[in-house]
Amino acid sequence: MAPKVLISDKLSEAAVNTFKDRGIDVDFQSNLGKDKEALLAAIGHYDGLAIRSTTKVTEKVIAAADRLRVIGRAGIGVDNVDIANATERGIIVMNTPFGNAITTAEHALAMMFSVARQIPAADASTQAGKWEKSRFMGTEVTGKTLGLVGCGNIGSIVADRALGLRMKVIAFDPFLTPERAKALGVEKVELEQLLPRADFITLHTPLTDKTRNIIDADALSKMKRGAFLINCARGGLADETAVRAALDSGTLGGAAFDVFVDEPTKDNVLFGGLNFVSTPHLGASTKEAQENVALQVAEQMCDYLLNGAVTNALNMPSISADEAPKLTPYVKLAEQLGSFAGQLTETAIEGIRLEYAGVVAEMNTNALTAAALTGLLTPLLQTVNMVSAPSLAKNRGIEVEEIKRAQKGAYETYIRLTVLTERQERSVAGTVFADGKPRIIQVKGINMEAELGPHMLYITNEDKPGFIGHLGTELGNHEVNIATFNLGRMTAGGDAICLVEIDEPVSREVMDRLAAVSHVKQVKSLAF
Ligand SMILES: NC(=O)C1=CN([C@@H]2O[C@H](COP(=O)(O)OP(=O)(O)OC[C@H]3O[C@@H](n4cnc5c(N)ncnc54)[C@H](O)[C@@H]3O)[C@@H](O)[C@H]2O)C=CC1
Ligand SMILES: O=C(O)CCC(=O)C(=O)O
Repeated sequence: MAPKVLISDKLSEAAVNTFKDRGIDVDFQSNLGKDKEALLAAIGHYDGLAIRSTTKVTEKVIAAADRLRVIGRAGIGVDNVDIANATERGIIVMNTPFGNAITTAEHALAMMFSVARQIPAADASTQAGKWEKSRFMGTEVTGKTLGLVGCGNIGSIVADRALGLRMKVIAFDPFLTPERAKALGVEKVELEQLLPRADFITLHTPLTDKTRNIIDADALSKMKRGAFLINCARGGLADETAVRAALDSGTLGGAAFDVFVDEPTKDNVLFGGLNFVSTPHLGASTKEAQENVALQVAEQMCDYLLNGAVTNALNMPSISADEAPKLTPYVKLAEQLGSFAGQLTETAIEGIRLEYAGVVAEMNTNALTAAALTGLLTPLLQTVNMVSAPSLAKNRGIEVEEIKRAQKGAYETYIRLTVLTERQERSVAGTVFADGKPRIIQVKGINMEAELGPHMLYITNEDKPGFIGHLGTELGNHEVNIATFNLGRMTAGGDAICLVEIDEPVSREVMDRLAAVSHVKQVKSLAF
C-alpha cells in the first residue's frame, strides 16, 4: 500500500505535485491545522504530516498518530512540534533550514525601511486624504549602523544586503568566529557594545533560554536614543511591554515586528505604539520561498517514506540499519562529549579535534563526529542534527580534525574531544562501559568516571579538606538532592573537578551560594 501524507497547512501546490509524482497518496487540507479536534480525528490515517507553523503537533496529536513516521516542516522553526515526544514515538521530524532564509532577510529589510520612512502611517494618512508632508520626516539608512543580534543563515544575508545599502554592520553572535565575521564584512561585537552603537537593531536568533527577552528594559535603556528595533525571528526575543514603553518615551524611534509572544496576536500591547509597524508572521511568505520549502519538504518526506533516506532530520542520526546497534551508544557518547564541551565554552570555537582510540576508531567515525558536532552546536543554533551539523560547522569556520589510533592506556576504547578557541584548548574524554552506557573518563586532563544525567553541576575547585562537606551542606540547605557525586584531581592539593548529578536544576541564588563555597573556582550548571 502506498504511504499516505496529510498536508494540514497552507503549503504551495508544488508539494502536492511532488507527492503525487512519486506515487504517494496525499490529502491537502490547508485549514485542518487550525482545527485541533479535526486534526486529532484524522491524524491516525497518515504515514506523513507536512506542515508550516499553524498546525501544532502536540503530545496529544502524536499520541493519536498511530501510523505516523515523519513530520515535515516546510520552513525553519519547529517550535510547533513536540520533538521530544515525536522522537520517543520514533517519528522523524525534518525541516528545510535554508529554503526561506533569503525571503525572511528581505522582510527584515522591508521592515527596516518601513520604520525608517514611516511608510505604513504615511500611507494611511495619504489615503485618508491628508497629505501630511511635514509630519513624516524619515531617517536615511546610508552610513548608519545596523546591529545584528544573531548572524546565522538569515542574519548573514541581512548583513550582505545592508552592506550593499552602504550601512556599517556590527553583529553580536557568540558563535561567530572572527574569520567568518571578516568574510561577511561585519564587525563582531559584544551585546553591550552593539546596543549604544546601532541606529537599527535587527534580531535573528532562535528563541532559547539565553535569547528570551534579550532586548528587555535594561537593553533598551542602553540603546541610542531614537534607534529602531526589528524582530522577524521569534516572538519573545524582545519584551513587548518594555518595547511599548520605549516607543512611548521616545527611547525607540520605531519598531517593526513580524513575530509576537502569542500568535495569532489580536490585541497586543505594542499595537498603536508610535511608529510601530507589524505584519502577521509574514517573514517566509513569498511565492518563491513557499515553493522552495514545499518542494524540499515533499522530496525529503518521499525519500524517507519510499527509501528510508534521511535529510535534515532533527532527531535522527543518519546511520544504516546494519551499523546502528553497535554505533548507537558511541553516538550518544560523542553527542554528550560535544554538549559537555559546548556548554563549557563561552567564546567562538575555532576548531575541534576528535581522537578515536581502540575499537571505536574502526567504526563510522563520520557519524560520531557529526554527533559530537550536534552536541556542540545545539546550545547555539536553531536547528542542528547529525546531517546538518558538519556543514553548519564548516560554514562557521570551525575546523574539524579526526585522529584514529590503536588502544592506549587503561581503557580499551575511548573518544577524546578537544575544543580550540581563541584563548584555550579544553578536552573531555569518554568511553562506553559493558552496560552500554557512556561515561566521562577525563575532563581537562583530570581523570574521573562519571555518568551524565539530565541536570549536572560542573565545579572546579582546589583539592582542599572541607570542600566536599561545605558543598554538601550548601546543597542540602537548599533542598537540592544529589543523585551521583564524582571527583577527580590533578595532584593532591592541586586543581580538582567535581561533577554532581542533581534531581532538579538549581536557581541562580543557589549557584551564587555554591560559587562562594571555600576552594571553589567555578560552578556551571549543565543540561543533557
Ligand atoms: N519570520 C519568519 O517567518 C521566519 C523566522 N525565522 C526565524 O529566524 C531565526 C533565525 O533563523 P536562521 O538564521 O535560519 O537560524 P540560524 O540557526 O542559522 O542562526 C541563528 C544564529 O543565532 C545565533 N545565536 C544563538 N544564540 C545566540 C545568542 N544568545 N545571542 C546571539 N546570537 C545567538 C547562532 O549562533 C546563529 O548564528 C529563527 O528564530 C527562525 O525560526 C526563520 C524563517 C522565517
Ligand atoms: O511558515 C511560515 O510562514 C513561518 C516560517 C517560520 O517562521 C520559520 O520557517 O521558522
